[in-house]
Amino acid sequence: MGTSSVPVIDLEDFPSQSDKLIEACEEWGCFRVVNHRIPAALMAAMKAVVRALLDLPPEIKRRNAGVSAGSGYVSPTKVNPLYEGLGLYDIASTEAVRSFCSQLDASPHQRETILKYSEAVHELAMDIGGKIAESMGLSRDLFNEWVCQFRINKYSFTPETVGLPGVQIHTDNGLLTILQDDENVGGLEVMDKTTGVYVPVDPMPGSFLVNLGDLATVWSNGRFYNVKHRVQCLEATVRFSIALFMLGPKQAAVEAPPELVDDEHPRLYVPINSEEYKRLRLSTGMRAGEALALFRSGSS
Ligand SMILES: O=C(O)CCC(=O)C(=O)O
Ligand SMILES: [Fe+2]
Repeated sequence: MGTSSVPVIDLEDFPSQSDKLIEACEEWGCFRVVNHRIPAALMAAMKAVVRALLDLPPEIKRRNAGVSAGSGYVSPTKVNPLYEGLGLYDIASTEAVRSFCSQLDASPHQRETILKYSEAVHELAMDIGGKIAESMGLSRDLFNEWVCQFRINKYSFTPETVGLPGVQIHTDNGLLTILQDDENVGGLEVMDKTTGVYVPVDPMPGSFLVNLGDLATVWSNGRFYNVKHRVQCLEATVRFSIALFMLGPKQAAVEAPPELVDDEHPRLYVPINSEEYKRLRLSTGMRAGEALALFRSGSS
């Protein structure tokens, strides 16, 4: 197996890379992006802020209350004892970002970094969503109003935990996830669609990883692959990652646009409300795409 061959998409080379992008969505359910215009200095500054926030005492981290399922502080649990995360529901809301900063007593410098980064990564999400839509022959602003949740993750790996899972096998529930994975510490693995084998996604400093979630399969009428992935502890080092989850439209349900449905490609899924879908996954424990089967068209 060795090094993974997750496709790399150059965001400055469009529309030339449109076919490569769609093929990555269909065959891998994930890809790396380069030339994304987020400065390396901002990525590094954000990483330092993430480390500082997740190193805060538990009683402060607990002030990061969630407004929707799983959007606030997640402490280590029996199932995932090595993992914890902080987050906020709507990264496009400056007010939500400011309140996140206040909950955690962020310094003026940390606030500035978080505000800049959240703006930049939201813009990147819109750019990537737009490029996917355009590459399918659709309008590039289809996803403009979609809610993006933000989460920062810490994995407290020790010598005793090498070989154990940091996060169990799952798919992401939304349309797509943009991940600044740890540039030094590996451990993320994605399932190869054809072999079912988990392949390491080696760090690639300066890039972001994009994963497609369950609602990408729904939106694309079954064309896109909701990639299963996990994080393994490979070494006794703390690992950090920063994620934006593009969840779904604020009000409307997620469904395949009419252009992706015809006689040869009948509609595979009924419209799905993304918040309900997320809650269903959490309450049933169906975290690896199994819940999609409940929404097949024609089944009841
Ligand atoms: O930390 C990572 O690299 C991946 C995290 C992840 O898969 C998730 O938060 O859904
Ligand atoms: Fe994930």
